[in-house]
Amino acid sequence: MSDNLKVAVRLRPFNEREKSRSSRLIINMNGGTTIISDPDDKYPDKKFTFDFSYWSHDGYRERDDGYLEPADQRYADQTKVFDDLGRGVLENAWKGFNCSLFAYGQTGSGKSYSMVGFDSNKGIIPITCEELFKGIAERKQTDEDEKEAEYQVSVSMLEIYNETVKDLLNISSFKKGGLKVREHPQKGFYVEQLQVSPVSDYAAIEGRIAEGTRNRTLAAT
Ligand SMILES: Nc1ncnc2c1ncn2[C@@H]1O[C@H](COP(=O)(O)OP(=O)(O)OP(=O)(O)O)[C@@H](O)[C@H]1O
Repeated sequence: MSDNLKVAVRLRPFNEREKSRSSRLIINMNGGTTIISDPDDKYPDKKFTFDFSYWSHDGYRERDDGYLEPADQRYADQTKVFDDLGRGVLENAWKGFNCSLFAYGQTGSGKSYSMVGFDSNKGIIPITCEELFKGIAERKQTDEDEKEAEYQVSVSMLEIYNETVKDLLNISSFKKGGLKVREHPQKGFYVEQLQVSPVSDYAAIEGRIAEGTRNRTLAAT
């Protein structure tokens, strides 16, 4: 497993369309390996190994006593995904590295579910933000050198869709055909005129994510 780059796949449950068509599950997972079977059983299985293969196809089931337990022992919930992927990103950020985490997949494959989550079922981004502010508070309390340190946290939120970059925190950017991606000799790639909003706690980040998510609906229209 590389320290610099980690790649994971996550298998989501069937959606209503797949259920209504009695779709057959052709994915299996074993450790970090994802196994794809030929639905016509003509070709041998194909195996792909990643740093993590997350089985989230079956959710939780309710026991007789009302306790929710994973329907499959392999079931990977949001906390497991954060512990494996988000925590390392945050630790590296504390060490001063530039870090990036991105989700890739076709529409409806579960990118938002894993990255943002829904309500109290928090994905990697909200958990990381919470941990970030907890980390700042802890460092200010425990480390003598850090007591006087100043921390600045800011948020930007953008969408790249059909090769157009839209600033989700600035709807006026939608009209101009998107923002420009430039390269700075020292800082690397950046998005010109992207809004950078300072935030002082997790609630402020949540507010900005909610605003960006609402604007995203506008961006789609
Ligand atoms: N790991 C998971 N466990 C349970 N449900 C999931 C999981 N991943 C995705 N889903 C469900 O699948 C549906 C599609 O997921 P989601 O909206 O995250 O997809 P997406 O890739 O972000 O789609 P789009 O590109 O269209 O925005 C949602 O109803 C979501 O709740």
